[in-house]
Amino acid sequence: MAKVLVSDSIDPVGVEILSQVAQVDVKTGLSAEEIIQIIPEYDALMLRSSTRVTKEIVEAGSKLQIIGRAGVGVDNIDVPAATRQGIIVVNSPEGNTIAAAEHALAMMLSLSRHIPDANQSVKANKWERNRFIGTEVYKKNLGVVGLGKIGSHVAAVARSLGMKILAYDPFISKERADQLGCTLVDLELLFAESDFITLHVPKTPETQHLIGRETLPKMKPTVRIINCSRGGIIDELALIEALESGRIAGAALDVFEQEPLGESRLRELSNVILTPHLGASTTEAQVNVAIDVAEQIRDVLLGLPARSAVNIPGLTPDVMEKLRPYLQLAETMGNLVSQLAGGRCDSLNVRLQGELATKDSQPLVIAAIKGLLSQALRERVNYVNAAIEAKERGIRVIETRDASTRDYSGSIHLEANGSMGTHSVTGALLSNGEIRITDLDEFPINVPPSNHMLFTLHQDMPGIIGKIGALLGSFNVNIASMQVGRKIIRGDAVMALSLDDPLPEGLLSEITKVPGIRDAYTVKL
Ligand SMILES: NC(=O)C1=CN([C@@H]2O[C@H](COP(=O)(O)OP(=O)(O)OC[C@H]3O[C@@H](n4cnc5c(N)ncnc54)[C@H](O)[C@@H]3O)[C@@H](O)[C@H]2O)C=CC1
Ligand SMILES: O=C(O)C(=O)COP(=O)(O)O
Repeated sequence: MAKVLVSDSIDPVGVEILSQVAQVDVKTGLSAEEIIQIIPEYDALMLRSSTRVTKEIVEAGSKLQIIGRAGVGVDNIDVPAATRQGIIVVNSPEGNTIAAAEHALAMMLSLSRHIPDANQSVKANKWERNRFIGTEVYKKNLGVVGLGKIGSHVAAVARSLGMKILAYDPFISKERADQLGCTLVDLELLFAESDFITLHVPKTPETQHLIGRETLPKMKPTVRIINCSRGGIIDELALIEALESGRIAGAALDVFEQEPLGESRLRELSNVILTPHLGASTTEAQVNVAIDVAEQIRDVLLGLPARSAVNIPGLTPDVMEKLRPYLQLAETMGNLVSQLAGGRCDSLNVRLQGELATKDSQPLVIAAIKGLLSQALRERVNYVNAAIEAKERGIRVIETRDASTRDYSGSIHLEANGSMGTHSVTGALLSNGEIRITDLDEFPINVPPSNHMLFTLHQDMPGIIGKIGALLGSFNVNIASMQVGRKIIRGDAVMALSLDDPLPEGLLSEITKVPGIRDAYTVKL
């Protein structure tokens, strides 16, 4: 039975789902060393933001198939290391959107009306009505940095509070911002004009210290900053100095450069509100993310695709359903063309033809690469690491799409250049789903792939087919099917044979000695 390690606290419903297919061990609060020690036993790892999945953990996880983040941000996981190891990383892109957005809004209103301090004051038996004069958010400018799922929900609610929304997001179109009732601006203008600034970007090298020593002086002295995205997007030391000097009016922080927050001057500042990374901590969000991620782990352990993988291209169940037979075709052809080209390929051209010439069919390119590398890497290559392995081996992959249809509604053409020159194959599916190789080195043929195959390039002339048949017969090799393709009579031709038995040692060189045979290749699929 598969084993899953759950290393952060998740809603019990997640454990229930995982238990359908695996032994589940919930062990929270482990150190990196402790995880490294036990991770070799596990097929899957499920976590939230407290566990840091380092390269060392990933590399120790020799059986790991999937790492599931019960939340959005995967910045605590070394995703490139997981990709290289062929481990799928999944998250729950929408499960906690509302929770995080509502937390940011709660932080904004708490800041503007001093709710936490006023609460403490009353509980300390005081009645300080003049100390807690607030500001209204109505008609104020809210700068939203990152207009994705959380940012847009914050914007929608803030608009209904009567706020004007300035948004900065270089990956969002003006049309989308208009739809959301936001004015798309550059960061300079957002900093200069906002009364409140709320951050909703992922942690990336570009967003690191987006707010810091250089940007804080560009803001209004009355600005209040809310960070419910990630620690490190704000330079904490620069923020503390700006708050201490009164350069800005306040800040509300849910996330920190170091978590849990250690010793920090932030705790002493009266114009700061702090929460311990609670953005996703609602009952509803925790149920959502636990179900979403546990289901994906369960599916992957059952050999099914994951719907929200962050390191494989769009293999959602509906795309998978449509492409499934073609994935097998692309992989078989990749394997075939790599053997024809003699391994050590430096380029692979993938042409998706007819109904496959769409954006959705990107996984077919990955499948072709996986097939191409399967001789060299065997089961080590999978849909997750195929592209990166090809890149690291210096294989140039060129994709083209041609929507015109030929004899089949959809077909795949591969051309590889390797140590035995450039070779190409085209393949398609019959209406019953059977694979056919329809073209070999531009010669039309029609053969099903089989475990053992023999291909020849020869001169089209009487008797040659008989000679090859007799030679195979004399070595007790049974022919399952055979096809000859030629362009002109008595010109060059190809022969493709599916064999029931492997070609015995020495037979290939006998075949190449037959007069008229220019070249012969065996292929094992
Ligand atoms: N405090 C908490 O508990 C939670 C924190 N989060 C954090 O919130 C972040 C945002 O979450 P979602 O809205 O769901 O993600 P999302 O992917 O829907 O939105 C992120 C937006 O940021 C934009 N973006 C990326 N790089 C940018 C840059 N350099 N400058 C400006 N915009 C940029 C993207 O175009 C995208 O629109 C997550 O990455 C996560 O780190 C998410 C959930 C809970
Ligand atoms: O989903 C996210 O990105 C979060 O930051 C939530 O973190 P958590 O799962 O509550 O530790």
